[in-house]
Amino acid sequence: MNRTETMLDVSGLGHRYGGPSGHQAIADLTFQVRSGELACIVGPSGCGKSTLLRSISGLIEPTSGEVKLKGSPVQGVPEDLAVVFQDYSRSLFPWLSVRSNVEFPLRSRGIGKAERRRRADEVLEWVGLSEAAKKYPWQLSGGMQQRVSIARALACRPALLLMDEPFASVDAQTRFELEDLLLRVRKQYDSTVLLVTHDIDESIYLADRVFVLSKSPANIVADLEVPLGDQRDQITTRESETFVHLRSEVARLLDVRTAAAPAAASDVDGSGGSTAQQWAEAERALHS
Ligand SMILES: Nc1ncnc2c1ncn2[C@@H]1O[C@H](COP(=O)(O)OP(=O)(O)OP(=O)(O)O)[C@@H](O)[C@H]1O
Repeated sequence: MNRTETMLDVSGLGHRYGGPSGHQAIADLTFQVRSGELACIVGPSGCGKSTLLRSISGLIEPTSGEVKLKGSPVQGVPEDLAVVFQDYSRSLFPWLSVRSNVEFPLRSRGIGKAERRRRADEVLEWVGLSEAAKKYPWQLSGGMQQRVSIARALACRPALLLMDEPFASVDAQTRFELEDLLLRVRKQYDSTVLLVTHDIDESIYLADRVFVLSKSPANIVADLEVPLGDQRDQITTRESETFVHLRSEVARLLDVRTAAAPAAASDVDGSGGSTAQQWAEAERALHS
């Protein structure tokens, strides 16, 4: 894969719900994601993150601007794009086995039975669910169900994998496991991933690049490279100087742009004030 190639090109993207006098959810968003890159989008609640992903995936038509995938304009849902949503319980079919759930989108892509089975078994092995292939989603834990959703998306070998708060509905321990799983499988499949999250730490832990959004109507207030390398682990990476520095930087950006916190207001020397205080304010703004 050519890592300098642009996989996703978002240019001047805007979306207004409900016609010309309706609600402007996102405005004039411009950014690119390169092939093989894992980019995270972090922004305050209600700023338009899901609207952005829906526009990129062709589920809704933007009211301004353009999205290109591999150089071609997105019109309708592209075949080589897959989406993983937060709510795994609503995205898996309860009447189909785990393996059939994974095979399901491959049918509509005209892939034959033997290849469907081969791909399903391969991705289920990668997400550690070979033993659960014949079970039904409702027989699995939440974390396991989300692994099935990830496996189903990967089985399509998408040019771009979009993930909308994929780990927000599982407990903290499972979240860490799923984050590490994502890092492993994206390396295995050399996937290009755009992931939306509320969680500043998660965005830095996972990403090659973090886009920080403003409050609604969202636009990009920062595009940060994450120089943490390929070998990351939940303890030492999160303790590293680079990680801690980036976390403060993102928190500060969200604080200044969204929370109008006292620390930011008195930040006359540009030092950012108390990091702990800003961190808390930014977290509050994100989850409010
Ligand atoms: N179908 C819709 N019709 C009208 N307004 C909508 C619709 N969907 C979302 N909105 C509004 O657009 C804005 C952005 O919503 P969106 O769901 O994209 O934000 P978000 O950043 O993903 O939110 P959250 O962080 O809470 O998941 C919000 O003000 C929301 O109320």
